[in-house]
Amino acid sequence: MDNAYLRATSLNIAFGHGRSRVTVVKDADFHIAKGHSFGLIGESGCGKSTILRAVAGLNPDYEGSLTLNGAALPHKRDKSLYRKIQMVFQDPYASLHPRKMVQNVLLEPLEIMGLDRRQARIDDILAAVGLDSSFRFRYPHELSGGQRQRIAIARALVVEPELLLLDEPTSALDVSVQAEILNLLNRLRRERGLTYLMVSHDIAVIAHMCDQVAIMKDGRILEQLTPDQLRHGAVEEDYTRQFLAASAPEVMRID
Ligand SMILES: Nc1ncnc2c1ncn2[C@@H]1O[C@H](COP(=O)(O)OP(=O)(O)OP(=O)(O)O)[C@@H](O)[C@H]1O
Repeated sequence: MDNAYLRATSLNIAFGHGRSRVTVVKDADFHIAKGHSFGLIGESGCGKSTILRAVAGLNPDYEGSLTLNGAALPHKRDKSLYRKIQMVFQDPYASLHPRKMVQNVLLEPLEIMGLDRRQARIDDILAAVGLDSSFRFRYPHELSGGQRQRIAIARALVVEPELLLLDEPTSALDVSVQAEILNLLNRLRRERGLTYLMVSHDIAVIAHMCDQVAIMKDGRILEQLTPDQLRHGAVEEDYTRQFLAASAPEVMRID
């Protein structure tokens, strides 16, 4: 019996055709237990977001297998899978439609999924992300960056998914609000038993959020570490040591 909630096996993802075809994710293997949080970290362009997009169903063109609760995830997704797997993007300014009131931002996924008790669900999810129900009547330009990201998180969670994909969820935010949003995400995971797959180039963020971290280089997962191993520089690969030392010497105790 596979105790993984999400499992990627020999995941390969390429773009382009013929001679211009480039493989950007190479033989990636990882799994996440239910309720756990898994981070992908590495330099820009190493393939982190490409993995996330394949899991989200936004990039059906992959080889290898992805399974959810032991069942293969089909390359073409149906509605029930979009309900189970939701994504929060990096930039809440770009991901919220400027002319859509918060109420309608949150109503849309409920309508698409055909869920009942819509007003109650909207009030509940606003409260869960720390906003009172008057926010239903605001437009994105009337919100701060942190409030927008709270709405983006509410939009993802209003359909009660099991797996949340987080693509640099705080890197577009002021440092002062980053920690608030990360703490909110940690609390929501605990309270709702959510499973997270998260991408970040920020080691401090990943160490704060994840139970297990995969270091990527040129499309490959080089090694997987716990946050403690990360903090203490207990790594196997020279590349990881260099990456950690260059990225966050103040967070990691690397000699
Ligand atoms: N749709 C696409 N078509 C062609 N190439 C793509 C496509 N999407 C991504 N790539 C390429 O795949 C590689 C990996 O990109 P990806 O966005 O996954 O990297 P990343 O590690 O998430 O980087 P970043 O931290 O900058 O977001 C890059 O070289 C990128 O140019």
